[in-house]
Amino acid sequence: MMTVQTTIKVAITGAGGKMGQEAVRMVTSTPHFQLVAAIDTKDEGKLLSEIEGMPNIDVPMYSDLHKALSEQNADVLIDLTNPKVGRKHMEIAFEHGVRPVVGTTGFTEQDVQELSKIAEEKGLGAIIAPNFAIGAILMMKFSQMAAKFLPDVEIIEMHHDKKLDAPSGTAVKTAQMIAEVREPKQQGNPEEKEELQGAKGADFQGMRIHSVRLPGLVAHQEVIFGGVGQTLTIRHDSIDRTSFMPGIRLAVETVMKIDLLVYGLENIIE
Ligand SMILES: NC(=O)C1=CN([C@@H]2O[C@H](COP(=O)(O)OP(=O)(O)OC[C@H]3O[C@@H](n4cnc5c(N)ncnc54)[C@H](OP(=O)(O)O)[C@@H]3O)[C@@H](O)[C@H]2O)C=CC1
Ligand SMILES: O=C(O)C1=N[C@H](C(=O)O)C[C@H](O)C1
Repeated sequence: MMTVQTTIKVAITGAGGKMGQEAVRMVTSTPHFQLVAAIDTKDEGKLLSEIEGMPNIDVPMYSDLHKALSEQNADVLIDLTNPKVGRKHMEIAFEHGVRPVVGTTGFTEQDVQELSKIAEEKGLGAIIAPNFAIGAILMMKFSQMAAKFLPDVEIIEMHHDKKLDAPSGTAVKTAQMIAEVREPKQQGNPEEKEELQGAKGADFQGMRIHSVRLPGLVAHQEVIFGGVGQTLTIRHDSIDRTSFMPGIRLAVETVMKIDLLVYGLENIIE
């Protein structure tokens, strides 16, 4: 028997940004998704068909998320904006009974806890994933495996120079996943003095995180483990933002079937 897939109506915040434009292309080229609203700081009142580089469809652009969700009947909100507004957008989505799928980074553990509570109270699915690329998820999972045996580890994340948050959401998530299995320990020589402030990077439970920002980069991370007489390096490179789209598509499909907040794509791919 043939199964008929129900259409999922999607709104996107940050639709005019680097990730948002890619997400608009992904949503509009997925047969069982329908883009109903695009929200950004620019192009209020225009149709996507009137904006250069956007698909030739008559979907309205909004700058006010409340207005967009009141006027258009969305099932899911994909948020790809910035750390200052991402949380507010989730709260607005919940108010309208819309399920958020959030790639925006910079959420604190407290944000995730508080938003989980709202999702639970409302009985609405929600997904926050600091990285939607399957290769990055594998990098994090492999790093978690390695940390059981090699607890001395440093993370070097490298991104384009327009990024607004450091360290990256992926680096923080990697450190959190490693911390779940690693014996807490302070690494390096306790006598070492930082002669130039910041030289040793950020400290996450004794693990160091270094953020590199350069033009030409997209999104890259190395997790380096050190043991007696050996090192192990696990590296992932997103060389194009299309790498994140299959993960976002899966999250949009999954969020319709759950009634709680899931933090991390690794929790829905298996
Ligand atoms: N989870 C993942 O796999 C990935 C996550 N990211 C994250 O996604 C986010 C977006 O990244 P990227 O596309 O590179 O960033 P961009 O700066 O290119 O895009 C962000 C867009 O959001 C818009 N925006 C800002 N405030 C609002 C608002 N209040 N309402 C609607 N739109 C708004 C911006 O407009 P304006 O320019 O006017 O501010 C901009 O167009 C970042 O947090 C990044 O870390 C990125 C890649 C992958
Ligand atoms: O800003 C980006 O570009 C990216 N942000 C995410 C992060 O902070 O980890 C995901 C990916 O690394 C790209």
